[in-house]
Amino acid sequence: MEGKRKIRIGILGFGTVGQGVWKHIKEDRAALERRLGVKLELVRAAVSDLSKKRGVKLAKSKLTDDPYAIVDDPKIDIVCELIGGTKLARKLTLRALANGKTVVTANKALICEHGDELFTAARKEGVHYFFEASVAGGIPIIKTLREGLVANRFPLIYGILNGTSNYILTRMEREGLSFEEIVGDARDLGYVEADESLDLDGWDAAHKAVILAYLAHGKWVNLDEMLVEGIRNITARDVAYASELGYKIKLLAVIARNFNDETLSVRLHPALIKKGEIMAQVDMVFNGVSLTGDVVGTTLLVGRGAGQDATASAVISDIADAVHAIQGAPGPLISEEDEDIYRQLGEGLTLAKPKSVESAYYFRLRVRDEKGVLAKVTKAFSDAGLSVATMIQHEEPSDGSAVLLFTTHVSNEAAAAKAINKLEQLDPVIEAPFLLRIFNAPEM
Ligand SMILES: NC(=O)C1=CN([C@@H]2O[C@H](COP(=O)(O)OP(=O)(O)OC[C@H]3O[C@@H](n4cnc5c(N)ncnc54)[C@H](O)[C@@H]3O)[C@@H](O)[C@H]2O)C=CC1
Ligand SMILES: N[C@@H](CC=O)C(=O)O
Ligand code: NA
Repeated sequence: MEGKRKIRIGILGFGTVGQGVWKHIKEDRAALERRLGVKLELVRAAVSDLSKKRGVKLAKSKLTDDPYAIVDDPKIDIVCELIGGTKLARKLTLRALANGKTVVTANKALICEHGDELFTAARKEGVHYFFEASVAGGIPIIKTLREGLVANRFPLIYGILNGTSNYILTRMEREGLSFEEIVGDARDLGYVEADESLDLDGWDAAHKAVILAYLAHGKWVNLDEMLVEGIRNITARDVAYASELGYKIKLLAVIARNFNDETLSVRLHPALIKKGEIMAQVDMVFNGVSLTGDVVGTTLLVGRGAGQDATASAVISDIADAVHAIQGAPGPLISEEDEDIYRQLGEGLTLAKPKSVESAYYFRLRVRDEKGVLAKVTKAFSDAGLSVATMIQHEEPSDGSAVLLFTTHVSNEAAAAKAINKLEQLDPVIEAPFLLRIFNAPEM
């Protein structure tokens, strides 16, 4: 290693991911240095509380509670932003880029909200901004999309992009528990965001869908133009009912482009998916992304979507790319700085209105088990323009009510909303009607 260049790394935020990156670079340093042809120095990590006990032991001199001591340190080459959030993280990232540093991040919320500004800043400063860990944790999805599948245009990308939700849904299915009973375990395993609503209400996976949509289609989609629903309202009984109908419930991101009318639909919601589909077998903290390209056909990637080690793997892969870039190698084949390429991908593309999005549906209703109720309910469906495919009734002898489960043929969001509106006005319906979409995966 004599005479090899030294690359100095600073870490902002020393929580689950920050400590994982530190630990694995320390443990695997010799192999990494051999592969990259440089020496790696972990300079320091910025923390918010110097006195806090941590799983990873390091000298006091390696910690600072001033993150600017890292982004302004002229000796540091690579800054890993692992603080999370969008305010301070944005400021520190802009400052690090302005100081000529290469920045690596796992922060999907930041890229979703400020990606355009941050990519422009990296372009202006002539440096790179890497973000592999921001989508699907340890799965190399960003590299796959930008490099491995560069020959393709993508009519459909869909998948499971939130480890926490998938872990919860899997345990609900296997153990019949509610999400409240499981979320604490997900937190202990390091999967859950500091703000858990990002995971439970779908926003985290929506951030990731927005990033994939940009990389595949060159268009930044605003969250308020998207259908975003999390797993909070799903009960263990819905999971069991879905199973009875031959489905599993998964929180799915769907990015669909129609190349005929040039519309793009980006949405995030729980969906019933046939048990036999490979995506339905993606359980626990695993994520899965299915990419249908016009040249390659369908490619499916599965791997750990959250947790310390899987996420550290993605961050270290970006650090490796950053080392190459610092040494003068060109960046990714299509990098975040290639503004023209992304602009061209998105030219003439408009967003599909959420109401026009098509799907089949699952409805759960609780009704008073009385004469004529079925006729009223089926009339409400047909008045809304929905055609019923299957119906199952579960009696509740304790209170004389019944749970009715319906699946419908393919319709659209406008009709489904109309049906909910009509159903909740029916006198025998005694609980807010509940709907889930059914996702029919295309043949591979
Ligand atoms: N945990 C996971 O499985 C994954 C996390 N991510 C992302 O990685 C980032 C970090 O996540 P985690 O490590 O899980 O979060 P975390 O909450 O465990 O760690 C963040 C750390 O940053 C520290 N911090 C906050 N403000 C600070 C400041 N002003 N100065 C210094 N330190 C400060 C916090 O004290 C905390 O220790 C987030 O953007 C998250 O979305 C991405 C993929 C997976
Ligand atoms: N909270 C996120 C962490 C990884 O992005 C998740 O559960 O997927
Ligand atoms: Na990834």
